[in-house]
Amino acid sequence: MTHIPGIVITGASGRMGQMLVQTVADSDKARLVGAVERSGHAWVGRDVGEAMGGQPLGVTVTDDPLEAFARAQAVIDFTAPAATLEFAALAAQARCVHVIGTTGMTPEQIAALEPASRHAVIVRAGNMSLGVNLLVQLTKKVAAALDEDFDIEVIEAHHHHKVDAPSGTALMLGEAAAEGRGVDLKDVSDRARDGITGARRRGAIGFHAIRGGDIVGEHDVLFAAPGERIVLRHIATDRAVFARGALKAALWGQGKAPGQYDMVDVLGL
Ligand SMILES: NC(=O)C1=CN([C@@H]2O[C@H](COP(=O)(O)OP(=O)(O)OC[C@H]3O[C@@H](n4cnc5c(N)ncnc54)[C@H](OP(=O)(O)O)[C@@H]3O)[C@@H](O)[C@H]2O)C=CC1
Ligand SMILES: O=C(O)C1=N[C@H](C(=O)O)C[C@H](O)C1
Repeated sequence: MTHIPGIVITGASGRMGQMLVQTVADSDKARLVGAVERSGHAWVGRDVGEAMGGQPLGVTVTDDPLEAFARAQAVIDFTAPAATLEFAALAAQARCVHVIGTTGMTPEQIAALEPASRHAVIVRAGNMSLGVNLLVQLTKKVAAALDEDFDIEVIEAHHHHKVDAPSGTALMLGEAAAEGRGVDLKDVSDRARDGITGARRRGAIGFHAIRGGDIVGEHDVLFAAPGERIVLRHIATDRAVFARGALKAALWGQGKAPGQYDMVDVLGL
């Protein structure tokens, strides 16, 4: 009997899914024990390594998540909000650690994770990289040190396939800035400037989303005052940084009490 945790990847054919399959397969701290795709997907029934265009990995893609989760200790899930809610219930049933990288969830969808988190560990973050989670801490500190003479704007850029805006990371950074400033983000968030908007509202936190080409993920937090500007910046050039963080979270969650956690908990920041 091995104590190396078995991990299932959902959305295995996706950009992150494939990166996660490779990261887990290459790790000596975890075993790849399942790969899930939806019913009717061309990869179902095929070896996931071969489907990815490489060597066989000995794991057949399945459209039966519960059967796969029942053989695993963790599920790493970078899919879409509706799918993630279904996987949360199944991961809780199988008592698997559920690592959620999916972004674009509404507040209602996030609240709907609560029942699952009573039975299993959920680690959820809009960005699993060490760099961004450090940037979140820095943003909170800088915002706490500055007053509203400094206008805060969060600017993000991603590839043209991305379906949600602002990015999960941008929202994490906006939340951190609001927390540092001692305000509620929903009272100060400014997401849609177009036309005759009037002058900038003092204390607002603005969001801007660029979509183009194959940009992996870039985030700036701008603090702009008369006469000076501070820019905090993170640039991801390789999706491996997200996959490594997710694997770290899946391992960290083993043996933890059921509940909801984030990457700040995992990284001890
Ligand atoms: N937290 C983080 O660090 C990061 C988060 N992300 C987030 O991860 C998510 C995925 O990104 P990315 O890999 O680029 O997206 P992709 O579109 O490339 O992949 C999504 C995968 O999820 C599958 N999927 C979607 N809906 C369902 C469903 N209802 N049931 C089963 N499978 C489903 C898709 O299958 P199909 O093709 O059949 O639809 C696909 O395989 C996004 O929300 C993104 O923002 C991305 C990078 C880092
Ligand atoms: O969709 C992506 O690609 C990414 N999504 C995450 C987000 O919404 O912030 C993380 C990363 O920036 C890549």
